[in-house]
Amino acid sequence: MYIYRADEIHQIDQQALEQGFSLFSLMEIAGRELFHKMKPLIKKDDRIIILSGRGNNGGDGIVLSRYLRMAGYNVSLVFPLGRPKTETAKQHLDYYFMQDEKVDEWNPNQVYDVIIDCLLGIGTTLPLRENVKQVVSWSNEQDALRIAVDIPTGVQADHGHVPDGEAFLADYSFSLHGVKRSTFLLPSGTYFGKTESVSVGLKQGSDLSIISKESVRATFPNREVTSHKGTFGTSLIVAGTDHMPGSAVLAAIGAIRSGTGKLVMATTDRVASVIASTVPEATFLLNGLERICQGHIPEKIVAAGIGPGIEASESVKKATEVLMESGIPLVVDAGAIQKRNNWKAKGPVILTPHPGEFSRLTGLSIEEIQANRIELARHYAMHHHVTVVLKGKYTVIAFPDGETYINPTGNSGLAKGGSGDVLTGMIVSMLATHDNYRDAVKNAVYVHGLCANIWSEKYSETSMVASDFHRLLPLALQRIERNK
Ligand SMILES: NC(=O)C1=CN([C@@H]2O[C@H](COP(=O)(O)OP(=O)(O)OC[C@H]3O[C@@H](n4cnc5c(N)ncnc54)[C@H](OP(=O)(O)O)[C@@H]3O)[C@@H](O)[C@H]2O)[C@@H](O)CC1
Ligand SMILES: Nc1ncnc2c1ncn2[C@@H]1O[C@H](COP(=O)(O)OP(=O)(O)O)[C@@H](O)[C@H]1O
Ligand SMILES: [K+]
Repeated sequence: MYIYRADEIHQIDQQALEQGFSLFSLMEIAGRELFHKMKPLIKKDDRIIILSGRGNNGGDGIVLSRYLRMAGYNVSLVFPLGRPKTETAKQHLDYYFMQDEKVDEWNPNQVYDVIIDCLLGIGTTLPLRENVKQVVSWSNEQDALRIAVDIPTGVQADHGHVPDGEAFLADYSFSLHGVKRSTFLLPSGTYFGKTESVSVGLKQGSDLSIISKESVRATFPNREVTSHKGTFGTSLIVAGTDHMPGSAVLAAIGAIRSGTGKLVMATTDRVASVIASTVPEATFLLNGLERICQGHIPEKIVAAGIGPGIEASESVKKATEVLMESGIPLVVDAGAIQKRNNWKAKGPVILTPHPGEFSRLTGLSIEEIQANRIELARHYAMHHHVTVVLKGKYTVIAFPDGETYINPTGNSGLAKGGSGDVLTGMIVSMLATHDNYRDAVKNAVYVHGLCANIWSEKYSETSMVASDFHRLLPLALQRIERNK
């Protein structure tokens, strides 16, 4: 599924117009499709209000009102900001009257069961004017089902910023042509409720999309009957210090359960003995960090990771450089994520910052990052020729050429120390088993979140811990591989 910017939608509309498709027809299709999408959510005797603005978002509301009224729903169409200004919305209002439909006066003292927000769409500039703010805050105070058309009023299409938190708090949003970026940004994303896209019959395509289960299935490697441990490569992970052995254990769990043929953990003696008790399949490069700094990389390594459970230091920086020089695809996480002028490497470098670490890398505040994380991750990836996995709800994966994906899986069960360590292990392991590093990164992030979704089918998200991945990964991977 594609994700759009406002300017892409304008271009698509313009192109349709040039090819003979009128805006009047597009708005007609939009209103009719919205009607079909909303039907399962509303009842004939619900008191429904459609709040229509003066632009084309308001125009969608006019068409929607006509379809609902024709089908016998109890609908009031109101224009709390004044009558339509755009040509297309005006034409639809004329047509509406020709069908003998009526509009109502805006009266905030009336009570409604369903409020449909067609005040502002992708033409929004922020902050909201006072008259809009009043209608939005009235809407949010009502005990009613709230449905937004295209985007909730008070958020913009491309940015996550919501000045003073004043936006329509939707239970459902129906986005025309496709979902917009702000659905996946913060705090805007918290105003959308359950979001679905509504096709208006125009061609789809964008450089930003959501990872789909089908694409993960299609790119997941087959395990041939004749395969042996060498087929699936040897992975190396530099992780763990005596006071943070758990991170290394969790990275090892993520790696060993994600398909790598062999796993070498570069760590300390003490951490090695802790890992061995949970992941007996692992082998070790003892005094790992020091040995890698000296250029000692074990033979046959096809994928590597560095960072879980180690703190930033000169030797971590040095070891990261040695690995970048080796040409082996490298995941750089946690303590190894340090600000640097360049990430020049002979192979792919995948950085996996959470917003705090990305803030350290870029000097931007976490708030700024969350409101614009898609564009910022993409910019960093393109500028530094690296892959950025910017973690959190709706993890962003940006590749060096600008191709960008949003991950739809995962839940708050992952909001626990250690789940990022597991992810690092999983990415390294999948780099070892996949031919294409991009597929490996996307698939690992998707499956990581899927594990949390599977957990929450039976158990509370509160109780999930990172070591549960040991038993969740077999279930998640079965769902991916089942149809192979
Ligand atoms: N292909 C598709 O997807 C299709 C999309 N379609 C629909 O078109 C919508 C885009 O329509 P649009 O361009 O007319 O803009 P829209 O969002 O209605 O806003 C403009 C109005 O808002 C006002 N306004 C702005 N900011 C404000 C503020 N802070 N505070 C107060 N007022 C503010 C602005 O006022 P002005 O500044 O001009 O005085 C103007 O009146 C899109 O979201 C979708 O619903 C379909 O109809 C067809 C197919
Ligand atoms: N609310 C959430 N929804 C989806 N994924 C989440 C959520 N909270 C955390 N995650 C995921 O959990 C992982 C946490 O990683 P990180 O913050 O590095 O943890 P740690 O360093 O403690 O291992 C990331 O993959 C992140 O995307
Ligand atoms: K709206």
